[in-house]
Amino acid sequence: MANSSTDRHVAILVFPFASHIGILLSLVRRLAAAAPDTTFSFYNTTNESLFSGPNPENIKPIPIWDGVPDGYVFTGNIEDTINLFLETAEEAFKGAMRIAEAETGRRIGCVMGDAILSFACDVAEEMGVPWVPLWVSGSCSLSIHYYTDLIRKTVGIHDVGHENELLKFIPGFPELRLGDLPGGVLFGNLESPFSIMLHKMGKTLPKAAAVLVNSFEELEPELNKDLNSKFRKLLNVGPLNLTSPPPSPHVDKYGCIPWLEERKAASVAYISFGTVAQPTPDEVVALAKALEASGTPFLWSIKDNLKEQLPEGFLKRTSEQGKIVAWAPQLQVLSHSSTGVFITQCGWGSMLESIAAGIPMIGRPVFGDHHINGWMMENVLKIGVRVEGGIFTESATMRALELVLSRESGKNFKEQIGHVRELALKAVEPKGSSSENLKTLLDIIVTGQNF
Ligand SMILES: COc1cc(-c2[o+]c3cc(O)cc([O-])c3cc2O[C@@H]2O[C@H](CO)[C@H](O)[C@H](O)[C@H]2O)ccc1O
Ligand SMILES: O=c1ccn([C@@H]2O[C@H](COP(=O)(O)OP(=O)(O)O)[C@@H](O)[C@H]2O)c(=O)[nH]1
Repeated sequence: MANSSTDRHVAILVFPFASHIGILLSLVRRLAAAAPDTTFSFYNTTNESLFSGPNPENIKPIPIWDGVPDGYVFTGNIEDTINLFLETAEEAFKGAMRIAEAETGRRIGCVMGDAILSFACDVAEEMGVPWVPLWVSGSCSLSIHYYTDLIRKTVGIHDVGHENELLKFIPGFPELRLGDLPGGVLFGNLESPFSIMLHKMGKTLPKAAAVLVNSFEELEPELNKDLNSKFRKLLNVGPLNLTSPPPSPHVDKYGCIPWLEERKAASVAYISFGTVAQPTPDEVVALAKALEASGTPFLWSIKDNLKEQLPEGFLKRTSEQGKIVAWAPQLQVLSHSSTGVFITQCGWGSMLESIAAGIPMIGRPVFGDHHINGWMMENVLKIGVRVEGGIFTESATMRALELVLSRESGKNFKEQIGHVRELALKAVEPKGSSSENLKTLLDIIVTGQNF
């Protein structure tokens, strides 16, 4: 028997890595504000920084074990840490959910969370409640995970040598290189807990009451039309950086905005690779040389360990041309009038932020969904280019900077991303597609209707 709408309790299962946490919390903040009588228990391995700022009182942080045994020596490979987490996650979440029900006195009436945690479907079924997963990336990568078995059966599983073959039988993908598929589908370690979890997710999604996507319907219409016919309900509720912006803008610890104020309009290359991905040391050198040789003003968010890889004397020679920081207020930087291009690893969150700001991209995909995101950016949306050859070299990077910042092509990219930006802004207006989908979502999780 579901709880009444006045004492509803929704469990939020977090995949506690990279920007997945913040994206899910931004959606939950939006839902909690719209449903103040509903409790949202938020299960995460650590909540300190996330809950330091203002949060609705009906979001209850619940700690769970990260799966790392005492004395474990970290390998430095985040996927190893992810696999440790995934191996114990189901039991950890189940135990924490029982505690949350006891502490709140409310039975859980809906299980939401990161779609990667596909075991949540079984947990929800055991509890007799709906499962509502959120895919933090776009419908492009989601579709590939849904069709993984068909792709493997049709193409065969390969290690290397087939990257340039074209996939032509998935709806919404006219011509996709096998090499642009997300890791763990045909290439990479298919037997890792992470890859197995993504594969299971693709097969389990049709059992969800609704599948949420951090995108907007108008961005990937063909893909959404196909997935809508495969899932009970597909709800694009993003871009979450627009429908559910962070409660307070990032602090500009390193003075990025005052530095941008001194630059010419649309002249600066902003560079960031997200919170996990890193270019190789050779690519850091090549990118630095291209920036210096081209004279492009740059704002570069780079982890300290990589800063040491910069060419000898680069920082001194470019002290008037560029600024290097360990962290940038990315939303504010992309929205600044001096920013002209975003050099990115093609993380979905960053791409959506670039679209919302109307800034063309130069992509250098690194892992996971980056390749298919970059393919979308360059070939479907036409709002930027990927660096030729897939890795930064001085010459390829200079050509990409020329293409986007100075030629007629640069004006075309700017105009095109302006159109896509308008679609995003329209989707999050009160009667926009994402706003309407958020209302449907509230019906499902709060009143237990509409599914
Ligand atoms: C969101 O769509 C994805 C993501 C990934 C994916 O996600 C991911 C998230 C993290 O917070 C840390 C990661 O390391 C990570 C990795 C990842 O893809 C895997 O990357 C591995 C290399 O680190 C390897 O390439 C593996 O085969 C990938 O699955 C994956 C697929 C998506 O659609
Ligand atoms: O200097 C930085 C670098 C990254 N980000 C934020 O970190 C997130 C990175 O997400 P992305 O999708 O690029 O990749 P991930 O970190 O999940 O791999 C985005 O929201 C960025 O706005 C930021 O605010 N400042």
